[in-house]
Order: sequence, then C-alpha cells, then structure tokens
Amino acid sequence: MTPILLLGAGRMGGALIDGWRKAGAFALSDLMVRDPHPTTELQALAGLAVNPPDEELGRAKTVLLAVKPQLWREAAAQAAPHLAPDAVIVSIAAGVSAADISRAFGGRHVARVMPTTAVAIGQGTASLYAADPDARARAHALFAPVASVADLDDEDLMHAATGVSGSAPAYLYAFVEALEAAGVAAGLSEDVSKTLARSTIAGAAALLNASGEDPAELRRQVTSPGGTTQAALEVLMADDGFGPLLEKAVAAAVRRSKELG
Ligand SMILES: NC(=O)c1ccc[n+]([C@@H]2O[C@H](COP(=O)([O-])OP(=O)(O)OC[C@H]3O[C@@H](n4cnc5c(N)ncnc54)[C@H](O)[C@@H]3O)[C@@H](O)[C@H]2O)c1
Ligand code: PRO
Repeated sequence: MTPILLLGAGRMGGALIDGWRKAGAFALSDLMVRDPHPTTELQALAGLAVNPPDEELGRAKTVLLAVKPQLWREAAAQAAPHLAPDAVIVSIAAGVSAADISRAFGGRHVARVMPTTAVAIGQGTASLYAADPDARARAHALFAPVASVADLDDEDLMHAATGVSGSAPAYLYAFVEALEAAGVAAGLSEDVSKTLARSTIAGAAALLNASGEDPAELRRQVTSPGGTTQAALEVLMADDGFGPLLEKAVAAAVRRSKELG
C-alpha cells in the first residue's frame, strides 16, 4: 500500500493529505509528492517528501494521479519510467478512462475514483471503479479513511458520478451564494444574510445526515400547508424549477466529463 506517491497536490491532492493527516490514516513519511508548484504549506510539512529524485519513485506501491485531465499525459510520461512494475495507479482525473491511463503507465493496474473536496475534513464522498480487485482494494484503502465510498460496477457510470457527486459541492455553494444575495434583496444586511444562509444550510445538511430521514420527509416537516415555505417551493419546484434545472446541470457535467476523456 505505502509509500504513496501523489502526482499533483493541488486542491484535491492537498485536501486528501489534510484528510489523511486528520484521520491518522498514513504517516507523512509514507507519502511522496511530485508537483512542479508545491504549496508552501506542503513544503513546510516535516517528513513529507516533496519532489523527491526520480530514483525514489520506484519505492511507491500506490500512485495517486491528481493532475488536471488536460495535463495527465505529461505527468504520466514523467513518472512512469521510474515506477516499480507492480505499482498500482489510482486516478481521480475526471473523464479519463482506466484503459488510457493503464496504457500510459506501461499496463499497470488502474482504479478510478471521483472524490469530493470534503475529504479534507473526513466527510468526503468517493465513487470508485476498478476492473482489477487489487486495484479496487487499494483505492478503498486510500479513500475509506476520509470518505464514504460508493462502488460502481461499470466504468461508464463515473461520468454520472462526477455530475452528481464530484462537481456537486459547487452546486450547493452556488445555492448558498444565491440565497445570501436573495436575503439582501429581501432587506437583510449582507452580514446577517450570510450568517443566516450559511448556518441554515449547514444545519439542514447536518440534520439530513444525522436523522437518516428522506429529504422529502424533512422538506414536509418544514412546510406548513398554505404557509411561507409552500409559497417558496411553488416557485422552486415548478415545472421549470429545481428538478429540470438539476437534470440539465448534471447532463452538462456528464457531457463535459466525456469530452475530457
Ligand atoms: N477539485 C475538485 O473538487 C475535484 C474533485 C474530483 C476530482 N478532481 C480531479 O482532480 C484532479 C486535480 O484537480 P485539482 O482541482 O486538485 O487541480 P489543481 O490544479 O488544484 O491541482 C493539480 C496539481 O497538479 C500539478 N501538476 C501539474 N502538472 C503536473 C505534473 N506534470 N506532475 C505532477 N503534478 C503536476 C499542479 O501544479 C497542481 O498543483 C483533476 O483531474 C480533477 O478532475 C478534482
Ligand atoms: N472538479 C473537477 C471538474 O470540475 C471534477 C469534479 C470536480 O472538472
């Protein structure tokens, strides 16, 4: 399993290192990072090998490919010649197929994972696909300490998982931004609107998680017949409301995921 080599440690690679550290999942001495622009935070972590020499890469048992889909081939070409023949590749690159990655890494086994940024606080979600059982187990070991893992049995579903999960934290943040702005439009100060919108959404998400209730039931618990919530939901759940809007948004993410591959 270890040492683990991260090819790329930007937002997602960095979030994973944060989450692993908080969970006590891997010692920093078990991690190596290859990144042409490592953050100062990473460089300050005692024990973490940042940009070790090529000869060191052969020690890696697991390689996490965490560069942009547009740059993955370059990262693969730089690292692959120095890796051990039995190193397993775990890719989080959106859209890029396991077959393409395996070819670029000399036929090594590949798992694909689509994580969310909440891995940084141990509350991520990770959709996972691997044809090879050992690669699947390796990807589980990387993500189970920081995410709830959903196993997919068809690689093609990684596109849908990206649209519904990997990208979705941004949908929620966009919702909170819009709610804050709507609060200001309704007369609240910016400060009060921010506090109300953020605290309300964070509390509602925590309740969804803690109660185990269906979101439709939680929605009903807020909605008094003929009351204020019903008035708002008649706008949000109209024929051109959330349902069709999110379906279109997820379909756009799926299309883009396919293009990135
Ligand atoms: N950010 C997310 O929420 C998220 C979620 C799921 C999956 N992903 C996937 O994770 C990957 C990384 O996304 P990100 O948001 O962390 O991007 P990012 O740009 O923040 O990080 C990528 C890092 O790769 C480094 N890099 C560039 N060329 C390299 C090379 N040749 N070798 C090694 N490192 C190199 C960059 O310096 C950068 O630090 C993407 O493929 C993306 O599809 C991102
Ligand atoms: N971030 C990556 C993107 O926007 C993949 C999912 C989340 O392409």
